[in-house]
Amino acid sequence: MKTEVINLSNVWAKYNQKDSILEDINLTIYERDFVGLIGPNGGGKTTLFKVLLGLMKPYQGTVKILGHTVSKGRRYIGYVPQLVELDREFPVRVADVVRMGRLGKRRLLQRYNSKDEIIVNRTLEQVGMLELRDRPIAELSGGQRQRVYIARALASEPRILLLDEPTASVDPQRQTSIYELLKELNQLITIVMISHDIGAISAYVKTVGCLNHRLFFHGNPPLSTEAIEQTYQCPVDLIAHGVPHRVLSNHDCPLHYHE
Ligand SMILES: Nc1ncnc2c1ncn2[C@@H]1O[C@H](COP(=O)(O)OP(=O)(O)OP(=O)(O)O)[C@@H](O)[C@H]1O
Repeated sequence: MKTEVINLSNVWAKYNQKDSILEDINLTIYERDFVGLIGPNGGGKTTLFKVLLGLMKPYQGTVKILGHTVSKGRRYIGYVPQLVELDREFPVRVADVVRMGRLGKRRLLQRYNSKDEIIVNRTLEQVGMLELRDRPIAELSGGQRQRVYIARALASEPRILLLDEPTASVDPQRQTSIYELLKELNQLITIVMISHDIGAISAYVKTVGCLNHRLFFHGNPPLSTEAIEQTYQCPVDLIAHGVPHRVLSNHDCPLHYHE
C-alpha cells in the first residue's frame, strides 16, 4: 500500500479577520506523487504551502505530514521558494548556499562537519551543479541558481519537496531541463509544485490540483478544459506543452500567457 505523505482534512485558513483563503481543503498526497498545483493569482496556493510548512495555522481542520502534526512533520519537507532577484554583490558561493540547507540538522552553534560536506557535494551532483560549487551565486543564470536552491532544499534530506513556481525566473529554453530534473528527483522523493504553466503541468506531473480557495479538481492529467475553467472561472485556451497556451483575459480573470 502506498504511504500517505500529506493529508489535509477539512482545512480552512485565513489571514487576520478577513475572508477565508482556503476553504474546506481535503487532499491526500502519496509517496512519490508529483503534484502540480495550479490556480489564479490569489487563489491560495502559497497559503497552502505556508500551512504545510507550519508558517500559518488553519482555524479549522487537520494537517498531517507522514502521520505527524505539522510541527513534527515539517522536518521532512524541503522548500524551494520563488526565485527573487539577487544583489549582484552578494558574496556567497554555490556550496555556501547549499550548506545552509544543513542548518536544521545542526544544534545551535554546532559547526558543519564532513557529513555535511559529503551531502553538499552529493546534492550538487544530483542537480548537475557540482562543477560550479565554488562559483559566486551572483554569477549564475536564473536556471543555474534555481538548481542550487533545489540542492539546498535536498541537503536537508527531505521526503517531500515543495516548489513555488520553479521556472518563473528561468529562461524558456532552460525550463524544460528544470522539469526533467524534477522528474528524475521524483523517483526518490514526493514533489508538490505550484505553477502557472498549465502546459508543463500536463506534460510532467502525475497529479494535478486546481485551487481557487477551494480545491476544484484533484486527479490525473490531462486536465480537462472544464476543470481549468471551473478553477479560473473564465474561458481557457488550449493546453499542450511547447505550444503557446493562455487563460483568456475576458471576464474578471487575471491574464496568464506563456510561450
Ligand atoms: N500575509 C498576508 N496577510 C494578508 N493577506 C495575505 C497575506 N499573504 C497573502 N495574502 C492574501 O491571500 C490571498 C492568497 O494569496 P496566495 O499568495 O496564497 O495566493 P497564490 O495562489 O499563491 O497567488 P499567486 O499565484 O499570485 O502567487 C491573496 O489575496 C493575498 O493577498
